Amino acid sequence: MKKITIAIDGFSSCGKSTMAKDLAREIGYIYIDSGAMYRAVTLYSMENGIFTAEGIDTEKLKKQINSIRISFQLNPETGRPDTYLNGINVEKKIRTMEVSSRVSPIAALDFVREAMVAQQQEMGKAKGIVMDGRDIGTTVFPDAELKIFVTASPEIRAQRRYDELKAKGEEAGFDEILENVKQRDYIDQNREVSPLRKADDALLLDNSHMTISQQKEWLAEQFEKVCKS
Ligand SMILES: Nc1ncnc2c1ncn2[C@@H]1O[C@H](COP(=O)(O)OP(=O)(O)OP(=O)(O)O)[C@@H](O)[C@H]1O
Ligand SMILES: Nc1ccn([C@@H]2O[C@H](COP(=O)(O)O)[C@@H](O)[C@H]2O)c(=O)n1
Repeated sequence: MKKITIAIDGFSSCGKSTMAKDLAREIGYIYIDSGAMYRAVTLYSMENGIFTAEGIDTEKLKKQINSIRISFQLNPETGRPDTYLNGINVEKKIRTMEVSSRVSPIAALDFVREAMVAQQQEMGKAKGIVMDGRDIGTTVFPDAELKIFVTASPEIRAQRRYDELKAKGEEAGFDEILENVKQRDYIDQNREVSPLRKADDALLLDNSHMTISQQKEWLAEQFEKVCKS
């Protein structure tokens, strides 16, 4: 069967990667979490003195951006890809609240987006890919055959993230998470370059009251429809 490109965009913590990973595994496609790439650049910036008392040292980051290597490798224990930054597994480190609270300003920088989008387009050039993020259907793969835009209320999204962090034994308050979710949505929707928005030809999914298996089933149906058309 001919392989297609699947773009899943939407607000933070609404379940994009959960849906995307499951679908990719079932249909034998590559899965790329584009948010992990922006998180990895943020971690790099935190570890290399790019966040200063005056703010982000953009000139320093600009000089170094092309030497930041991000890759993914399947973790046999979880069955899911882990993120590597310059050869080091940073999957755990990039999911902390510290990174979450700093990632959106880094992702708003034009040269950072340019570098990440180029890498993402390279990863998807043979099709057979499911990529999730904020600008996949609008900028990275505007010709994707299947585009989904996911949303859910901020409170529900914050609760999902809170439950996830708690299960991992990480301490973060619900209010702090809710504030972070709202702040990232605001920055992502209002930045100049590739702001978060639904592509005109994307299907809208509000999964506020759906279970993980219901949304998985819904996505599989959309995939089947596109493949049959
Ligand atoms: N329909 C659902 N009902 C309940 N929990 C869900 C649902 N979908 C996803 N989750 C849970 O919500 C949390 C966030 O999901 P996920 O990481 O897939 O979101 P995301 O949109 O990719 O987030 P981000 O953009 O911030 O990376 C996870 O713990 C996931 O298990
Ligand atoms: N295509 C994308 C993906 C992500 N971002 C930014 O990265 C942040 C973290 O992404 P998560 O998917 O892990 O939440 C997100 O808040 C965006 O600021 C992006 O700009 N474009």
